[in-house]
Amino acid sequence: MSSADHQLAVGADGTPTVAGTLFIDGSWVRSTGSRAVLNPADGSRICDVDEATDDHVKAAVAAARTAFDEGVWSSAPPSERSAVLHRVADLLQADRALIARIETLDTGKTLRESEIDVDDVTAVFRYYAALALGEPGRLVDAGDPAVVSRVVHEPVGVCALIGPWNYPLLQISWKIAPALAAGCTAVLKPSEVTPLTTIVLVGLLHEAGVPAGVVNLVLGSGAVAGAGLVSSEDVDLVSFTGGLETGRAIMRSAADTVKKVALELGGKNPNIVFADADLEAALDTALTAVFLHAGQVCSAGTRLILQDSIHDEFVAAFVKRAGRIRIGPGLDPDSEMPPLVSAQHLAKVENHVRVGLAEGARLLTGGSRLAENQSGYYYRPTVFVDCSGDMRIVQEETFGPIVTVERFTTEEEAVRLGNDTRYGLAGGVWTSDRARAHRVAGRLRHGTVWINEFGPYLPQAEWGGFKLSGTGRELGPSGLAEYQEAKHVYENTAPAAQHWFSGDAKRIP
Ligand SMILES: NC(=O)c1ccc[n+]([C@@H]2O[C@H](COP(=O)([O-])OP(=O)(O)OC[C@H]3O[C@@H](n4cnc5c(N)ncnc54)[C@H](O)[C@@H]3O)[C@@H](O)[C@H]2O)c1
Ligand SMILES: C[N+](C)(C)CC=O
Repeated sequence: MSSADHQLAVGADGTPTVAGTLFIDGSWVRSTGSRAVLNPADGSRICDVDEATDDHVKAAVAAARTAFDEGVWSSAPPSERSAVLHRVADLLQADRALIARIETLDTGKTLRESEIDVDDVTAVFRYYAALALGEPGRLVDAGDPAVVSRVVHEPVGVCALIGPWNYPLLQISWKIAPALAAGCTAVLKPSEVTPLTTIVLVGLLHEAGVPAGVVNLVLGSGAVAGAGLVSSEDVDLVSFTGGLETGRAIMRSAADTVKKVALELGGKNPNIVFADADLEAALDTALTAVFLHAGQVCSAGTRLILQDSIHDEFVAAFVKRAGRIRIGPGLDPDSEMPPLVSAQHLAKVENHVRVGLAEGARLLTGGSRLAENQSGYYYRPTVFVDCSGDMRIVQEETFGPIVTVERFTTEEEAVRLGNDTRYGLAGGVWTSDRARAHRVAGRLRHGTVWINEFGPYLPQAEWGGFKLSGTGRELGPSGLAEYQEAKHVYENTAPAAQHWFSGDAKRIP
């Protein structure tokens, strides 16, 4: 790696070695407690990382609070903050191969996906490096020539940034890059299941010149490390990516201290295919939409919604190709679909498939582990047909390689099915009729709608959910605004007594 400060290095045999892994007030800190990090490809132990106690959480928040209150980062010139973010992007690219390898060891995802994540994150740091240069504020016409009225944006303060296990580096970067651009300080809390690339990232931030106390890292369970951040009076904002139930608990807890809360939660995303679409492209993309990263993607196209006239032919081809997907370890270049992240998650997916069968959905392929005596957590691409909106398998997020197929006749019906979910994260519509594509896109209640595509996201375009998929937005200008407070500065350049309370008052207009 490019810095001796990094706490994580990969030895000649490819195994990461770890020193102290909590980062508080500019120093790596050890804990007496630790947690084993497992490789989803074979269940083996990769390494142990430190587990934060309540005291570590308090110390990390205190460091972030002091750094913010002393202005060590927020009062640095915007050009300096921008340069640091560009340096982070440079360091990410310098260590691209190693970081991608660590992400794959930790999450199981294919190396190609991990490399794409590092590139995305690099672009996000560069995007916010540009936005960090800031704007002078907005002048407001107060209707009085003596008044100078200006709205400026200031950093929110201390941010708790809590991430999930499926895109650990990417999701935490979508938070810390704009938080730093805005001038905030932060405590990072990655998932206890996949903490490794966040440790690396914190090392890079330090190396790039982020001052002590500005970025802190705690590791451990949601119950201790996560909940301690959310309830802290010294934290001004929580940005969370993860499951719906955790998001609800965070919102409830944050209410006590009236923090700002941003939630990026789950999805149950429709992928609607009309008969006039480019069916080869639609089919190929529908496979990626749901089976990429074994379906462990918030925006996975898990609900395939097909027009009647193409249903049977499309399903037959889809099933054939799903059955041919090569399942294997993420580090194997031949693997197209990786394992699930953990034994616990595999059990959850298996249970959901049992629910689908009990509800009467018809299983056409998959529905089982790759092998009964497997050491990793592999599950076959699984296709259910004869599905309807009253089934749990259609409504609840499985977060695995499971697709349900529904059918429609009219455009009206397609829109109704596309919106028949408590979630509202993402959806796709396939048709060669552009007018129809935009009509349907306009009516879908989802934060992202893809037309003749499924999956892309861009640093400069907002990402987030309607309905139970969350509150707030990441990426784009709104992703920066999450970490800012608007302040109105009203200056009277010709002050004069108003005598509001005097008998001979000159009244305020
Ligand atoms: N909308 C998006 O952009 C997006 C992106 C990725 C993942 N997700 C969602 O994330 C979920 C999968 O991630 P997961 O299983 O890691 O989610 P999770 O809710 O189990 O955990 C997420 C994080 O929250 C922490 N946590 C748990 N309980 C907590 C508490 N009481 N207080 C504070 N923190 C707590 C965990 O330790 C972890 O760091 C899926 O639902 C997926 O759709 C959404
Ligand atoms: C936001 N995204 C699509 C990168 C990851 C969702 O799990």
